[in-house]
Amino acid sequence: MHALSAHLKRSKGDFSLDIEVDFIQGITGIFGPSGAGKTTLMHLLVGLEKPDEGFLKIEETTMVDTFKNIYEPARNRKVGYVFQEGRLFPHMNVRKNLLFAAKYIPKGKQVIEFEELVNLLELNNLLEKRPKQLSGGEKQRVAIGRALLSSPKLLLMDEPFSSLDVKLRRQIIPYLIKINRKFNIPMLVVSHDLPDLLSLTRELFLLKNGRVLGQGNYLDLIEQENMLDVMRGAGLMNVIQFKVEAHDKKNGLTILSNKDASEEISIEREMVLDCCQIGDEMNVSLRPEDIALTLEKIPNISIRNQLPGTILKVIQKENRNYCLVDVGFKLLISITHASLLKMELSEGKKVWCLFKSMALQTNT
Ligand SMILES: Nc1ncnc2c1ncn2[C@@H]1O[C@H](COP(=O)(O)OP(=O)(O)OP(=O)(O)O)[C@@H](O)[C@H]1O
Repeated sequence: MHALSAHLKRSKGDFSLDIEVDFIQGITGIFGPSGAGKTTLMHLLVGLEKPDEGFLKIEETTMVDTFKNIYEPARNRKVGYVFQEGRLFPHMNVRKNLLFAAKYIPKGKQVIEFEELVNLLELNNLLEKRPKQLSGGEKQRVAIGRALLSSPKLLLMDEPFSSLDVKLRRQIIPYLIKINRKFNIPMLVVSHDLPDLLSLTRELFLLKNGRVLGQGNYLDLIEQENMLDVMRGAGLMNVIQFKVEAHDKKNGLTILSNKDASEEISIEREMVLDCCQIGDEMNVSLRPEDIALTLEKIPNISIRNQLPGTILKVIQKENRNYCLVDVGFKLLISITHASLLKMELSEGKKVWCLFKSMALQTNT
């Protein structure tokens, strides 16, 4: 069953949006430059703006069809929406804000328990406070909690991490993944921050000028130059899922594995000390600039991680060049034009990808 299927058109001044969206489940990121139409799309889906033309179905129920004169208002759509700026009711305390949407859900139909949510989002000490007494990040956590407590069929989030600090992002991102898996609530998440978005999902819609430029897995999208251009300004990043295999206490390392990679990867233990036990899955970021390419494995070097791979694609962009290398999973590597020429790098060539343990950042 499709969580969402829509084809919507809307013009505002010089801007026109014409977007087809279709997705079944999971978490999908919406990424695009400022003015691409991300917020407009969210507003059309949730019912805050009306399309000039088009249709919208949520779980096969038609919510909008301009040809049949159907227009269900926001309250009938069962779409949870987390606004960019939170938008809590100022006259209610946090507890009442959280429970506001939940009170319309019949007893026993509540998907997420109040107590569980409050604990996970660390809202215990905030329950009696009014929104004006909260920081931006606290407001956003309450807004996420409130949207989830309305037991939505679909959850939309517009820049949900923009005012959260790194610690809270690391806490909330795995929680959203857990909610998505446990309760099967499909999520559409708008974010300017590509590494954050990629920690949550690798499935993206790329928007530009009110149109869908591409849809699919991040690593497939960056192979296409026009899409790489859109994403480049936001900080390209490798986000890789690993399993914690062992803690090598003697050497202060944690050993990670990726089921598709040929080699195990070691990571400095200090960085993962609190969050990971053996068997845990974790997302790790690695900047394309922090990976070096060589033509042979190098013994006696302090760089601990050396993965053999094959160049899938060489992408040349003005003064920046990238190689996409298959090491079992795909790695994007930034390289100078001089090295590209000197090493005669081209598609199909065998290389080694080198990166220090310290270059790996744990996201979740
Ligand atoms: N009321 C309006 N009248 C005319 N144009 C508008 C109106 N509201 C928005 N726009 C234009 O519509 C376009 C899309 O805006 P939208 O807010 O959807 O973009 P966005 O991708 O969410 O941008 P950002 O990342 O900056 O939030 C922009 O070019 C904006 O200037």
